[in-house]
Amino acid sequence: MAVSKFYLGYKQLSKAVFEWEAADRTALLAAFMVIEVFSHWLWCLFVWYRRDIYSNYVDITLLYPLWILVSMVGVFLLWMSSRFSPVRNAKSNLYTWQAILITIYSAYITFVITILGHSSLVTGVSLVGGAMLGMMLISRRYVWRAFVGQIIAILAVTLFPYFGITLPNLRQMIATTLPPNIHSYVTYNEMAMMKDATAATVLPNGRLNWDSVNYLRQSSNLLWRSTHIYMSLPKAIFIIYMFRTLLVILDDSRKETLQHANQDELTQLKNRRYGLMQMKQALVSIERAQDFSVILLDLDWFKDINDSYGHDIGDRVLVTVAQALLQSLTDDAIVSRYGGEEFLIVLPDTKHDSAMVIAEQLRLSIADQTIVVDDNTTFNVTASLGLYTLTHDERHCIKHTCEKLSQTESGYQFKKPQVSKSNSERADKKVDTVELPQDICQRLICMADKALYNAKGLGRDKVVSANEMLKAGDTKIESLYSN
Ligand SMILES: Nc1nc2c(ncn2[C@@H]2O[C@H](COP(=O)(O)OP(=O)(O)OP(=O)(O)O)[C@@H](O)[C@H]2O)c(=O)[nH]1
Repeated sequence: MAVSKFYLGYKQLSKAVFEWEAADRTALLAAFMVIEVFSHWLWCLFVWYRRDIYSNYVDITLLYPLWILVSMVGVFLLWMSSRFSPVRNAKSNLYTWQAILITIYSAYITFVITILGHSSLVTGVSLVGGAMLGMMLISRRYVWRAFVGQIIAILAVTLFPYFGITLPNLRQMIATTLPPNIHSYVTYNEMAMMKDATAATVLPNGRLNWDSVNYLRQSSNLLWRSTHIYMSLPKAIFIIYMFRTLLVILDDSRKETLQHANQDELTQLKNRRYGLMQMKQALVSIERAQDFSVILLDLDWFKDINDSYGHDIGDRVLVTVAQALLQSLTDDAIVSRYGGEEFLIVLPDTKHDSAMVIAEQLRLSIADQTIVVDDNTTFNVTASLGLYTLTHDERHCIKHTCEKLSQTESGYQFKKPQVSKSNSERADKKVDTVELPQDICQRLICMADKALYNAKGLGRDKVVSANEMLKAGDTKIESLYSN
């Protein structure tokens, strides 16, 4: 991962971040921290550079130790995010370094918040943002401890002045002074309403002019307000971006999990469970006058193919057949891999004769497929198909029998089948609200299976209809609900 990430675009990169190794993610977290600390360093540089103006309301003697601390932490973080970082050294204990990184960062942020004069904006974003980023990228247990430690430290430094301990800060304010004095964030409107002489200079007649803008630009209010926004905003935006990325990844992985749960890995067809589920839904949403056909298709002599050419070639046959089925059928058909070399094809709204034509086309299209083993060896594969069509008459008959039996509390147990919302909406008023027995799908497949068995007995590579077997009075088959 560490190598390939450099070849990814930034979108894939942000997704791939969560799959990186722990060491890479720790180094990335350190890199994020470097960016934040560097922005603090730039702020120190800016205030120092304009010390002629800002020395009026920034304690410049305190700025120097802050600047030294920021530089030291910056160097430490640069080292942690670099190629020479101990987190990348297999021999060093990664988790210990993660704990050190998080602890130093937490102490640093607490210090910065204290020295800036307790800004709730910076405190909130740093606390929540730092914890979130940390939990996304490294071992959660260290981040939790550091998070709790940071809350305790911030609470402590906020409460110290109430016990008579004065902590120096750049704004030279005492934390126990009333909140309006601590923050002194005065809006333009409030200024306009102020009656004192300063306000009159800043906003003559309550209106801003270029002189007053210049005055405000250099005022303590504006400096501290912009400082807090400057220190919080980039981190807040970045965290929102990371959170969004995380949600997109979760969404994608949910889709992927669903796909794996419903799909056969080899043939990419629906798997047996999902095929049966869709068959049930199709039966529920069937309209009054519709017939419903089921085909069971089994490859002939498949064991021999495996034995002669190996399992890989056997697998390739399965994939080729699956593709042939998909190409030959319309989107309405439900095709699934029912078993090893068995496929279930459900044709909702298809009458018996049409289903026979489709089954015959499927047989021919499979027989047309040539499997190439090597330059000198090719072979063709055939399939046998069994078909059963549930006519709408038979369906109504089953329903009425079922209703009678359920009234006498004997026979089949009925339960209203679950209808998916989309299917029920689509079917509208014409949907037959038949309550079919729960085992109807298995019984239909069983009828198709009997026809398939007959096709095998007749020499394979054939389509046999269970309906026709019944009509001909074949003793090998009984009607759908004869027992
Ligand atoms: N290559 C491969 N073989 C599989 C897979 N699933 C099942 N099989 C094989 O399919 C073969 C099925 O053999 P049988 O049930 O005897 O059927 P058959 O040889 O096709 O004989 P008939 O159905 O009577 O024509 C078995 O050898 C299984 O091992 C698979 O995913 N890949």
